[in-house]
Amino acid sequence: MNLGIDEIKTILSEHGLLESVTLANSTSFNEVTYDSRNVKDNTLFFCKGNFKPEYLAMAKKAGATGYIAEQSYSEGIGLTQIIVNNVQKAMSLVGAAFYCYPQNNLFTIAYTGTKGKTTSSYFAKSILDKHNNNKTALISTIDTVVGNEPSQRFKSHLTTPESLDLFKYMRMAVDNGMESVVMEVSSQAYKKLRVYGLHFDVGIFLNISPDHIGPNEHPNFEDYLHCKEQLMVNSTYCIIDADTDYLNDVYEAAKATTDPDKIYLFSRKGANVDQYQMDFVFNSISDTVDKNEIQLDSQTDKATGLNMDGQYYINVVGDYNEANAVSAIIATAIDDATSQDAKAGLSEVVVPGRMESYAADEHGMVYVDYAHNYASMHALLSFLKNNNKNGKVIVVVGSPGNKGIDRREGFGKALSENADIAFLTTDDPAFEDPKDIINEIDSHIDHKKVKVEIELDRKEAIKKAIYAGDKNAMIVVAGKGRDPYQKINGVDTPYETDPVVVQNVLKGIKHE
Ligand SMILES: CC(=O)N[C@H]1[C@@H](OP(=O)(O)OP(=O)(O)OC[C@H]2O[C@@H](n3ccc(=O)[nH]c3=O)[C@H](O)[C@@H]2O)O[C@H](CO)[C@@H](O)[C@@H]1O[C@H](C)C(=O)N[C@@H](C)C(=O)N[C@H](CCC(=O)O)C(=O)O
Ligand SMILES: Nc1ncnc2c1ncn2[C@@H]1O[C@H](COP(=O)(O)OP(=O)(O)OP(=O)(O)O)[C@@H](O)[C@H]1O
Repeated sequence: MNLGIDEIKTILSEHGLLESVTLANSTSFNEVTYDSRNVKDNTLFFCKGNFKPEYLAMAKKAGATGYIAEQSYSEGIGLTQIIVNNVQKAMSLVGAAFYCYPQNNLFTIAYTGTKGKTTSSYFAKSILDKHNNNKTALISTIDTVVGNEPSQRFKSHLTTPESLDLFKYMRMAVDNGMESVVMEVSSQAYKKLRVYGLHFDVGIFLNISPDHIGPNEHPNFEDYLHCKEQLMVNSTYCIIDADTDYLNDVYEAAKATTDPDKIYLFSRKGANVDQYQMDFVFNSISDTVDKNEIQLDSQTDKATGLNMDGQYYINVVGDYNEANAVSAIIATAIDDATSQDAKAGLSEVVVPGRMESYAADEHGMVYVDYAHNYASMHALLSFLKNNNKNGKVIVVVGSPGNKGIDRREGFGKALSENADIAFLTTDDPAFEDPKDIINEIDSHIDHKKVKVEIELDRKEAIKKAIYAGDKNAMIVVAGKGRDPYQKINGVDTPYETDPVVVQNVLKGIKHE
């Protein structure tokens, strides 16, 4: 890969970003990075975020020959200097050019929503893999998949990567023969301009509820909604779950840049969405803890044209996963997947850490799930309670420190609505005392409805919760899915993962 200064100047000028250029020896670059620790010979270095000038000195020493920044630095003397008025925008545009616009060789499907992005992305990949013979890349909170070799699948650091990483992964995907990519676009990705200038083939809006509002994320709900809506503005086809709050705003955002013929609305049958014509409606054939199956019916000519009507068995239970599945069926149909592909993909899909179930025999069923705010916890617990009115709902839950503070009240509310016993424990306490977090959750629980036990050690809490269950119990281990660590005082402290802890407890029970 190589990018010359003339092309960089043209791109930045065209977008009104270029302030000045001071040329030094290097007029074309073999690498781009925003991290001095990754600099190689002849690298173009971006100074962004909580940047410190010593990083530029380190970059120069390691072989950087140029830098892009919003101001000049004495540490950069001797390097080609490109000054811009917005380095995040510049990074995304230059990154796309450096990696030769890989998005043009991929069918791009992008998800946003407060809940269901990861699950739906796995659903869509599973369907497309049937359609294109495993040529679907994935950029998700859990894993990034850029090919089919083991080394081409790795853990993700962010839900949506920095723009330079994103274009690099897309390039790798194209070079590895991938034909489509399914990715999650967080509201932070728009806020931090990680997808600036990127246009998606299909953008899907699942839902929105208050979350990610705080000093390090969004200043208020309006900003959160605005950022999420940007996916609708930047997609050729838009798919909207019409059961979302703020449907009107979301639809208007989609319509601002998309012909209504390319906007698909869907909802559960009977949902209160009267003012809009649905393109698809679905209803549950079965939504028990053992079986999840839906019927999907088109309502408009454009929907009928996709040929996706029929029954679909979904391998992941939870009634909220029905809407996730429908979104994936429509999105992949636009990429020419057939209803056979969708039936096969959805019947086999597994999503790590989402509704993983383990039979604990005389102690009931254990579910490990990533639910970690009011909306997801409410959806999960009400689904379980409705399915087994006689069984006790026992929940192991904590809440992270230094972020998502309103989740604590949300958990208290969701537990009061549907739980019988709560084991309050440690999540990712960050720099807070986990006991304080627990006390805050506890203060929002209605103790007349829920019996509360406090156990700071997460593994112990899981064990106690399982032992507290009888054969009809539904034990939920919430909030961390398959996270392999707990963030404690700034350190990612290794943790076996909730599924492993559960399985170890169950092994212990069998050997008793
Ligand atoms: C607020 C935000 O977007 N922060 C992200 C941002 O931070 P930053 O640009 O300030 O980077 P930094 O790590 O402080 O370092 C400053 C710069 O110095 C560089 N550096 C640093 C050290 C060094 O030795 N040399 C060097 O050059 C760094 O590479 C960086 O370019 O860029 C970093 C990577 O370049 C990200 O790790 C970081 O994400 C933070 C940690 C984060 O976790 N953000 C969360 C809120 C987030 O984005 N979450 C959403 C999901 C939300 C949802 O669930 O919906 C996501 O998309 O993941
Ligand atoms: N459509 C939905 N509506 C409400 N809750 C959902 C929905 N889909 C999934 N959930 C719940 O939310 C949890 C997280 O799901 P998922 O990881 O798919 O969402 P996400 O949008 O990627 O979340 P995050 O941004 O927090 O990583 C699930 O474990 C489940 O409990």
